[in-house]
Amino acid sequence: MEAAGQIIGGETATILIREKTGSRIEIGDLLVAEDDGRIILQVKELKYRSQIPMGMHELASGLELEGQGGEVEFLEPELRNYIIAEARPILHVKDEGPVLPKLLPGFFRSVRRIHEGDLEFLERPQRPIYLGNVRSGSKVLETPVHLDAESAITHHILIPATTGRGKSNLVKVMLWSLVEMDSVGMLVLDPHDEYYGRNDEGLGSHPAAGERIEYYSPDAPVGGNTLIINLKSLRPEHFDGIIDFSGPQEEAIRAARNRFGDEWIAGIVKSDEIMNVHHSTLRVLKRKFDNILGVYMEDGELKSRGGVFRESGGESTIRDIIGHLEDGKTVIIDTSRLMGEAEILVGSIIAGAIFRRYQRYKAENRLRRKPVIGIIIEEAPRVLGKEVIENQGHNIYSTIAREGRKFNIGLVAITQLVSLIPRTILANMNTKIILGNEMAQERAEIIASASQDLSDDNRTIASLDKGEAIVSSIFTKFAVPVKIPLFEEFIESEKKDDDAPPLEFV
Ligand SMILES: Nc1ncnc2c1ncn2[C@@H]1O[C@H](COP(=O)(O)OP(=O)(O)OP(=O)(O)O)[C@@H](O)[C@H]1O
Repeated sequence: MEAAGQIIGGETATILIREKTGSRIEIGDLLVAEDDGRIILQVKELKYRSQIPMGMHELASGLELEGQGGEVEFLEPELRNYIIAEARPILHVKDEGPVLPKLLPGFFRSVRRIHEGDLEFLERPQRPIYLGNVRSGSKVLETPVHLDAESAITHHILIPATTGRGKSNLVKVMLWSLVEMDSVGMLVLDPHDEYYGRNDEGLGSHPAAGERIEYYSPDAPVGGNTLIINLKSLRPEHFDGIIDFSGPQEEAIRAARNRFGDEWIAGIVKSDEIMNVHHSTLRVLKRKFDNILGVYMEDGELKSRGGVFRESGGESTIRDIIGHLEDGKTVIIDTSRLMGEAEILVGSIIAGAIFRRYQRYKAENRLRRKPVIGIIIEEAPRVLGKEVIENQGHNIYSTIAREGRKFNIGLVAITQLVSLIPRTILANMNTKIILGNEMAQERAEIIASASQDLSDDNRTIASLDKGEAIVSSIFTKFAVPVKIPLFEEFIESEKKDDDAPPLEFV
């Protein structure tokens, strides 16, 4: 095996690399030094030099003077162009398995590029979520990267990424593995109606979609479920931490609840007055329900803008969705036509119901037989943001982030702005799939809350290209660089080879 370079010193590992056409080293490249097992190094910095530095010149000159110049290898002409790379040991692979590295490779050890077999310890877990293949710089290995679905989901997953770096693509690739797993139920709130793929390739193309995916949309295609939620399914506590009601408004809601029971929202929207409720409070509540739920009065009738929240129909929607999740299915809800708050509310009703149910199962010792539940939430600071939690108190999502693990419920939270989420919640998100991010402050937050030391990966994260990611997780021994496949190409290759990846990248 041809050596790529040689350790020449440094606090990290300074490597001298001969620059030859076709053998370029780049930041992020994975290298291996054989030393008491294999030490896997990752290139963090490159310093290109076109000449041998003075020290070596002097040494070489000195040796020449002594008459030994002919034996000094680094005087060869092709060695004039070389690169010094700073690399960091990221893993030490011993016979017993991989451990965190506690030593640097010895001086003058040769270093080679990583090859497939070097990472064979990255086992395929029992319930694998496929993320992509290991990446060395921008080169892609055939070694696949998986997370164990149940552990990763119940310990929460965070996907920090700025727009256009491939987060929707990643979520689709992840869900593809999850669709078939009946030990995992996934709730996907889809504000852009992009996951099912009603118009292009999406999860609807999965061979098991018919039995394992339930797609809800206000205008569902044939075979889909129409998203109608009966107003009677909504309880005041569903609004907790999501909509800010004033003291008098809360009292008015209590009064309406006493008077109309389950039909409290319809009662408020339809009534001209309610005992003990001030006119102006009633008016503001009506306006809020119109803004959030799209329900209003016209010609003496309660109308529904968008048709999702209605007075009649949709009585069993929430119950059905919970049932699907408990069957380990993937439920995709097209919330593209709901106001932001209404989308969160729909998720909150479902998440709250499943959370209470799973609490009961745990108390009855039946939880182990139930599938794990994952909830995918986009723009997570809407519900997990510091400001939201401080001003409006905890909501069901922040409760799940803190306590969900006990009840086998986890979040897959997607955000452009990690800095808006409290550190305590970030610390609970034990897997982070970090995509490219050009905002320095956001990178600092991501690095501060990662499961591995990424302190010198700042520039690497800034320069991650579309579909390139770093997986930092308590379930991986090191922060694994991965290339997520393009979904369309991925499902093509899945169709060709039903068994599993590896994929071919171009
Ligand atoms: N893994 C990948 N490999 C190659 N190209 C990719 C990959 N993922 C995404 N892309 C490209 O980047 C584009 C944007 O991807 P995607 O929509 O997933 O990004 P996003 O982060 O969700 O963006 P937005 O925030 O706008 O929704 C895609 O149209 C695709 O062409």
